[in-house]
Amino acid sequence: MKIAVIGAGEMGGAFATGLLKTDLFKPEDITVANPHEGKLKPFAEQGTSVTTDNKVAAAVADIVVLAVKPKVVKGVIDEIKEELDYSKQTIVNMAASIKLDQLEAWLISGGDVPAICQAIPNIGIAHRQSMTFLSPNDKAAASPKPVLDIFNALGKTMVVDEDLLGAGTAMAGCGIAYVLRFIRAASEAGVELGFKADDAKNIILQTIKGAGSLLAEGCHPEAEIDKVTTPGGMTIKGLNTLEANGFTHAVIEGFKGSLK
Ligand SMILES: NC(=O)C1=CN([C@@H]2O[C@H](COP(=O)(O)OP(=O)(O)OC[C@H]3O[C@@H](n4cnc5c(N)ncnc54)[C@H](OP(=O)(O)O)[C@@H]3O)[C@@H](O)[C@H]2O)C=CC1
Ligand SMILES: O=C(O)[C@@H]1CCC=N1
Repeated sequence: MKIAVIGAGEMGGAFATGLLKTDLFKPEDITVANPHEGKLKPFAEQGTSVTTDNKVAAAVADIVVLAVKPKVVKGVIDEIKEELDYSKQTIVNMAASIKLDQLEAWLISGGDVPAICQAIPNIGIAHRQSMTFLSPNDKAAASPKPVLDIFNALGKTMVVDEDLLGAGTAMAGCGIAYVLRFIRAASEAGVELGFKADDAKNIILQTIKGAGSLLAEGCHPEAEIDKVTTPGGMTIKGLNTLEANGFTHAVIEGFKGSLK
């Protein structure tokens, strides 16, 4: 099995980096394509095939992953379409906000469309810790295993109706940035409270790991919060100060804001 990643930017690069950490593909069976060679160098150094020619990348792969900006997707499809073999190739689109109908309309050839799967990961994919949402078209849904195997090896995967893909993008694709902003803000608080910046970040990171491990065991967040809030103690004062400053409202509006 061979895979091509078209676009070696933040997401395509993170995806290729994650792939190289799995045993699903030999490095030489991964082709990374990008117009500027500088972004290809680190992948070439790890033994992947690299090219500045999208057609070369698309022609050799069983799975062709589009990791370019949404406005570039049509141009890339126009460029590679002639090279594709719809009887055996699957197209994976990572560009947010582009519908399956639109992709099928751009890709249709002689009345035939390929297997297409929408895939919205987050940048945790570089460390095989993505939360990825998948929405296949009918043809891809008929044989989903190859795409599922890839994303399951790169974190957790949820197959959703396309209607929910935008919400999934907000929750995890964008959400990882919101979590990182929380960590940054909490670290700044730690500095004000007297810790060095790096120590403050590591304290919060370990605290988040602890919270995550409680939830992974099936605990409910609010039940765990109740265990921390000593009556008349420090935690409830901090929580109430957060809420007086609009914490829950800001979080909810922030996640919803991605879709505005
Ligand atoms: N960043 C993220 O966390 C996520 C991004 N996505 C989606 O992934 C897609 C890419 O985003 P992101 O990686 O952040 O963007 P970047 O701008 O970082 O990456 C886009 C890459 O595409 C390359 N490129 C531009 N034109 C072409 C072309 N004609 N053929 C091949 N490659 C080309 C660019 O090359 P160069 O810069 O060298 O010109 C660049 O390396 C977007 O559509 C986004 O919606 C989805 C989920 C999460
Ligand atoms: O900001 C964006 O539009 C992309 C999609 C999800 C994460 N980054």
